[in-house]
Amino acid sequence: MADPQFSIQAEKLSKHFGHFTAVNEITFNVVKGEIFGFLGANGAGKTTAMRMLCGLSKPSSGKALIAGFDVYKNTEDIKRNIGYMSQKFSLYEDLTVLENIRFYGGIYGLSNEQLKNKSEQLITRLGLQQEAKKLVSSLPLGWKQKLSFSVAVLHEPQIVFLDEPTGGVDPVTRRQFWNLIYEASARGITIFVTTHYMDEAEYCNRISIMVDGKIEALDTPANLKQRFNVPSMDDVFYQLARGAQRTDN
Ligand SMILES: Nc1ncnc2c1ncn2[C@@H]1O[C@H](COP(=O)(O)OP(=O)(O)OP(=O)(O)O)[C@@H](O)[C@H]1O
Repeated sequence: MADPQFSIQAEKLSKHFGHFTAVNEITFNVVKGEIFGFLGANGAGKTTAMRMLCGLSKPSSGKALIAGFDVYKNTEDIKRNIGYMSQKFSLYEDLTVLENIRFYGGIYGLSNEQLKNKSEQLITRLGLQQEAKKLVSSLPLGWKQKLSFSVAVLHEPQIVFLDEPTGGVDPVTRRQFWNLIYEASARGITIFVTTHYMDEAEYCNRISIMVDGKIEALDTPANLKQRFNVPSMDDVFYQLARGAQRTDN
């Protein structure tokens, strides 16, 4: 089943909690280096799906290969080959910028030599020379997010999973964050990103839209707008999500 052109292959992947089906037979492939947007209203099942893809939660049924590794059997291999960033799980606020980079680099298995080089490069690239020895808690949110993303790709993983990475910042700061995403994608890293911001959906190569646990649409932003005959992704999303039954949105 493993196809080398894809970094994610999911087939009829489902997750049940008791009698409730949070993720309902989702099937999709993500091409290596692609920026893949994973959209859906609150409660659609995005986080549950992403946790299965990261090897953090066992599926109830279906198949998935992440960087060629099986989500049932090879969860440790998956964890070594991915990066992960979410609003909830992020940097240590009580460590400095440099300490955070070294800490995560160490977890990802970088050598001391690599750690030294990588942290210098990263600090220079982000323009954080003045802040390197300051506590992360003192940085503005937008900088924390950029640093957090850079740390998640420090070990050059095959795929990086981003769970609402830019929540709470303005469009200009989001745009700067997306420049980092483009750079990572150009280096061949696959980007799997959930977002509620439709301007960000426009930046993705392809997006899928989940409604009540199912993928209801999957295509490029341009094709989706054409198919629904609407001018913006906002309208596409509204057309699909307005029929959602789940009430926690
Ligand atoms: N451990 C659990 N036990 C029972 N139900 C759960 C559990 N985790 C999630 N759910 C339910 O599954 C559904 C999907 O939740 P999930 O968090 O995956 O949605 P989401 O699309 O990520 O939403 P949001 O955008 O709000 O994060 C929700 O109805 C949620 O209440």
